[in-house]
Amino acid sequence: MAKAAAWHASFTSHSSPSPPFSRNPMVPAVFSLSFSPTTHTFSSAFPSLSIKPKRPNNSFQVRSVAAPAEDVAGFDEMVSGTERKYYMLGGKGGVGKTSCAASLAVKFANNGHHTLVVSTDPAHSLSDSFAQDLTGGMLVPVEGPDFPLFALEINPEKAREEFRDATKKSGGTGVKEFMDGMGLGMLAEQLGELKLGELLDTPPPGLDEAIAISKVMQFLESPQYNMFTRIVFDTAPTGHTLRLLSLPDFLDASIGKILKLRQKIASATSAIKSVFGQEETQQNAADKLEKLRERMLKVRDLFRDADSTEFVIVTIPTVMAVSESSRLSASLKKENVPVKRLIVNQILPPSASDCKFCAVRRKDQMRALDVIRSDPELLSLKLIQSPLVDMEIRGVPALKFMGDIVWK
Ligand SMILES: Nc1ncnc2c1ncn2[C@@H]1O[C@H](COP(=O)(O)OP(=O)(O)OP(=O)(O)O)[C@@H](O)[C@H]1O
Repeated sequence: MAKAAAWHASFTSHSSPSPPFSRNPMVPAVFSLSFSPTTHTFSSAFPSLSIKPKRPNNSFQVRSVAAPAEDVAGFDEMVSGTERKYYMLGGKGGVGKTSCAASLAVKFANNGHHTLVVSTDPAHSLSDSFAQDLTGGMLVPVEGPDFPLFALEINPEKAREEFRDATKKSGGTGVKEFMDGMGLGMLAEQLGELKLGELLDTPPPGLDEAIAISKVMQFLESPQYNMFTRIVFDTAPTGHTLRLLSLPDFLDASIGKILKLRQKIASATSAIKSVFGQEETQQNAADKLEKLRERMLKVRDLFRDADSTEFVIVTIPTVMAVSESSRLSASLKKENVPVKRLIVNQILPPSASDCKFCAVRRKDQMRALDVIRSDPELLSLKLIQSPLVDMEIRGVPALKFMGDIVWK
């Protein structure tokens, strides 16, 4: 049985006209906060929650958190060292991946790391989570943390278009048409077999993510971004992530085939191509494709490097979500992706026993936690329990509040 997590919180908001936390209508009240319009200070109906303003601008401070040993995430280990580390957070849809990823990024930044938080979920919610506009596919500074924190929402469709352009010119449909025109039908058929054009027209789930992650690598390769020591990925829901893990290999093979085939046909067509003045364009495209291939290989290696990368599974305390997390953990292990931690988010606190509905729900959640503790795929993972709070986790102060509870 998990012990109670008790916390004392203080929050002030001078910049936002409305409270940054709104009550989630889908969940029963666990503890209540009242809002004073004159001071913009939340105060709790619970005597154990002491509210006091700390900083003039948005601030949410957790003063003390008593937590059971298994709740400790091992943040000291996560934060130590100046070498670059990657954390990928993933799990079922809606369990709190973005909130956990964003809160981890804020905590890293507040602990002195240049941090980048990246969303590779085609349905981005980083902007919503930080309550700041972080769109645009470029690195955007996040306002609020003590140390530089940047966010990047990769536009998957745009990234795929760039990829498509490169492959089209160098071996996809473009070359196929060109070869057809040259009367080299057989080679054209071989190119057709690669089905790359088709692949990009109806991309399998996960492809966008693979390309998005390779795009991140492109950013990180450039010298102006080598100051980042912590990179946190908010990944797409489980299914996509699982398929994504095998994609770099698949794409590497496809790109490799195209490049080989291109080499083969290069001599046969170079004379004709030079007549049409296409030699240079083709070479540039081939170079671009080769770069993409190298990046894919890096992504594949990155997923499996236990020294620099960790996949953190996020789940909620329901048997269905736990079963899915178990499958995710098994697949990650099969792919040799390092997994050490499991966050169980949205746990009702013991005080929920005041309400009959909540008490029954909490009992059910405790059963799900027991399932985790006896699941062969999950029992070896560090179990991090995160309470369901009576407010939406939105904005840096709220993310700091959550981070201080989860990442200890
Ligand atoms: N511990 C918590 N207590 C209360 N609300 C929470 C908690 N964790 C997450 N939420 C809320 O649940 C909602 C979904 O969270 P979030 O966007 O982080 O989930 P997600 O797994 O990233 O979702 P998606 O799969 O749709 O991207 C948000 O409104 C968030 O504020």
